[in-house]
Amino acid sequence: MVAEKGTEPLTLQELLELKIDASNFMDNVAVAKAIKLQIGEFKPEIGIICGSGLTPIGEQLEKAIIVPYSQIPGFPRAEVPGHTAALAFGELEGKKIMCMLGRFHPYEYNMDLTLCSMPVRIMHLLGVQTLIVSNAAGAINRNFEFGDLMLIKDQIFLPGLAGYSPIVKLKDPHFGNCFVSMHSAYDKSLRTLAKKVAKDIDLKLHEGIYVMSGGPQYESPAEVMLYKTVGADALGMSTCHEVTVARQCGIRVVGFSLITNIGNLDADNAAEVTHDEVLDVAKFAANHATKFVRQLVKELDDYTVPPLLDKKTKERMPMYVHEF
Ligand SMILES: O=P(O)(O)O[C@H]1O[C@H](CO)[C@@H](O)[C@H]1O
Ligand code: HPA
Repeated sequence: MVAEKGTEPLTLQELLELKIDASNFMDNVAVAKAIKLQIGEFKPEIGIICGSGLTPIGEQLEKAIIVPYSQIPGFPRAEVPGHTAALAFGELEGKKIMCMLGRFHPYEYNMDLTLCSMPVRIMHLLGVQTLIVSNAAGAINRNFEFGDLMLIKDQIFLPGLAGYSPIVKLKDPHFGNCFVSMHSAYDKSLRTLAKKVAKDIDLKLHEGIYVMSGGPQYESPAEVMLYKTVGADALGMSTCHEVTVARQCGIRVVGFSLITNIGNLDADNAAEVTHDEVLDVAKFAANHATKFVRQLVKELDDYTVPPLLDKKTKERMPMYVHEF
């Protein structure tokens, strides 16, 4: 638990020395505070999470302030190739953006989903109202081809179904209701807008269901068949925990998958997927993903997240929380 020394706010150096517990609300506030010390008055309204190989989406921000994860207390380093360990704050089409240039996959951090979804809570504390989430994924749907984009309509959160939820340890009401509704998790009006934007820029955009497995091993053909049978269209090892937390905070979400490989359904076929292949396809397709996100950001309407806490509860909170 973070303590302020008397009435003096902690310095960035002091904040960096804290041992952060991602399931503690005040520790999340301390993390947000450390970021604020580095971005000044910048107040992001839209959050973007870049999937594997998709950091070019964040690299187009103007007047960017880069905050490396090494300068954020409690943030791990995001070491999977194709991810950069930094947050980028800047403008895109006149909107204020906070972009994760590298995400935390549960398989990297001992399936600690609370830790892996902390950046979304920090987005919330810093004022993000809308989240655009992206990932690289394997196709299950046979109509999908390498480099296609799939708008996410709904998700199957396999670790979540198995008891690995990012909100299981969180008892503090400041995080929001733990019984989060996952109906319309991927906002219908934003999906309608995304489809319109794709049409306007002449981009092929499928719509379908994303399934998250724990990884890091890729799926066997029988497992791909299992996912197909339950109605999934694309598969990966991320996103669902982030979206669950975004919904808990009241952030509205739009998400898409970049199809980097075709899931193998045939055990007699030796076609294998590698992370290098995933990155190669992401590299050649990042251009149209970037264009799509830019246009989507341009056309996003204003949105206000409903307050998690009523005014009275907020008044009882420590002074330095009020700015969040
Ligand atoms: O979901 P993103 O971060 O795009 O990464 C995807 O790419 C990796 C596998 O190649 C996995 O981590 C999978 O989830
Ligand atoms: N499976 C899991 N995750 C992935 C894949 C896949 O085929 N492709 C990109 N990320």
